[in-house]
Amino acid sequence: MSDLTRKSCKPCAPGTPPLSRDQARALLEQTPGWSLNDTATELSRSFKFKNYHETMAFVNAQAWIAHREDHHPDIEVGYNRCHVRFSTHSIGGLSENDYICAAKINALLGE
Ligand SMILES: C[C@H](O)[C@H](O)[C@H]1CNC2=NC(N)=NC(=O)C2=N1
Repeated sequence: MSDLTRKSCKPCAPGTPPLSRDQARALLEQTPGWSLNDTATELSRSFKFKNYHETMAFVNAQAWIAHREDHHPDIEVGYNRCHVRFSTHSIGGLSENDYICAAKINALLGE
């Protein structure tokens, strides 16, 4: 389990730059299964489940993490899948907060 799971999201100070592509790539090592988009401004992962009940239980667990961390993903939900995307809106790119939440979501699955 990533050490990121022991951290908590902190608001980005005004003027904080988004993570560089290299910083974003380096942090990916602590969030297995997650990918960057082409511009390294978004972190995403798809998850598959047996059925709607399992999918929604996972989505609701993510909502709890988002509430606790005050950092919120965009989630697309299907019958047996969800696609989760993180970026830090306030800085127009990625921050450590996105990786902290991704690591906590992985931990829900024991990863
Ligand atoms: C005031 C509040 O903390 C902010 O609006 C938070 C809420 N959740 C957020 N979620 C994400 N993903 N990015 C943000 O910049 C963000 N900002």
